[in-house]
Amino acid sequence: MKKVVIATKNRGKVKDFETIFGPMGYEVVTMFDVAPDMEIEETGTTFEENAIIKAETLAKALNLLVIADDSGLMIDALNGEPGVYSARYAGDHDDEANIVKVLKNLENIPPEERTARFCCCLAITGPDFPTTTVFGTCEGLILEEKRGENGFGYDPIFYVPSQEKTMAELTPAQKGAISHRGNALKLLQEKIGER
Ligand SMILES: O=c1nc[nH]c2c1ncn2[C@H]1C[C@H](O)[C@@H](COP(=O)(O)OP(=O)(O)OP(=O)(O)O)O1
Ligand SMILES: [Mg+2]
Repeated sequence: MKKVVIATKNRGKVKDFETIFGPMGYEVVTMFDVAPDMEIEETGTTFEENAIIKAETLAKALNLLVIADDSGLMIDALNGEPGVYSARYAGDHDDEANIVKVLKNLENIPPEERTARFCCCLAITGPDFPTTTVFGTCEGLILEEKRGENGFGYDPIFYVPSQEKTMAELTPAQKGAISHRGNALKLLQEKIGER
C-alpha cells in the first residue's frame, strides 16, 4: 500500500487524514509510528511558519517526503484569537479547557457577531522536493454550548451554516468534504498531483 507520512501527534487530525487518504489507497503513517519521542517546538507566529517547521524537521530526520498540518480557530470578535495558539489557549492541548475559555470570552457577544473560521496550512517537503504550502479555511459560527460527539478540538462549538450542523455532528466523511483540512488537501492535490 502507498504510504503518506504526516508530521503530527494529534489523533483527531490523524483520523481526519485517514478519512480522506484511505479511500485514495494511502496508508497514513504518523509520528506515533515513526518518531513517537520527537517533540517539535512550534516557534512560528503563523500557521505557515509552524507547518513548515514541522514538515522540515520530520522530513530531515526520516529522509522522506512528509506533510505537516498547522491549524486553528480564528474568531472575529476576539480579533482572530486563539489563532496560531489554538492548541495552547487555556491548557496545553486541553480541548475542554480551550472550549470553556472561548465560551467565556464570547459570553456577551450576540449570535450574529460570533463569526469564525477554521484555518489549516499544509506544508509538504522532502528530499529533492521543494517545500510547498497550501491554505484551507472553513467558515462558521461559535455556538453558546457544545453539540455533537464526533471530531476533536473545537468541533463541538463550531457551527457550519451550510450543513446546519456543528463540525462534531458531521460524520468524518462529511467533515472532510467541507473542512479547512479537506479544502487544503484539495488544493495540495491540485498543486502537486499524486506522488
Ligand atoms: O478540525 C479541527 N477541529 C477542531 N479543532 C481543530 C481542528 N483543526 C485544528 N483544531 C484546533 C485543535 C488544536 O487546538 C489546534 C491545532 O493545533 P496544532 O498545533 O496545529 O496541532 P496539534 O498541536 O494538536 O498537533 P500537531 O502539531 O502534532 O499536528 O487547532
Ligand atoms: Mg501542535
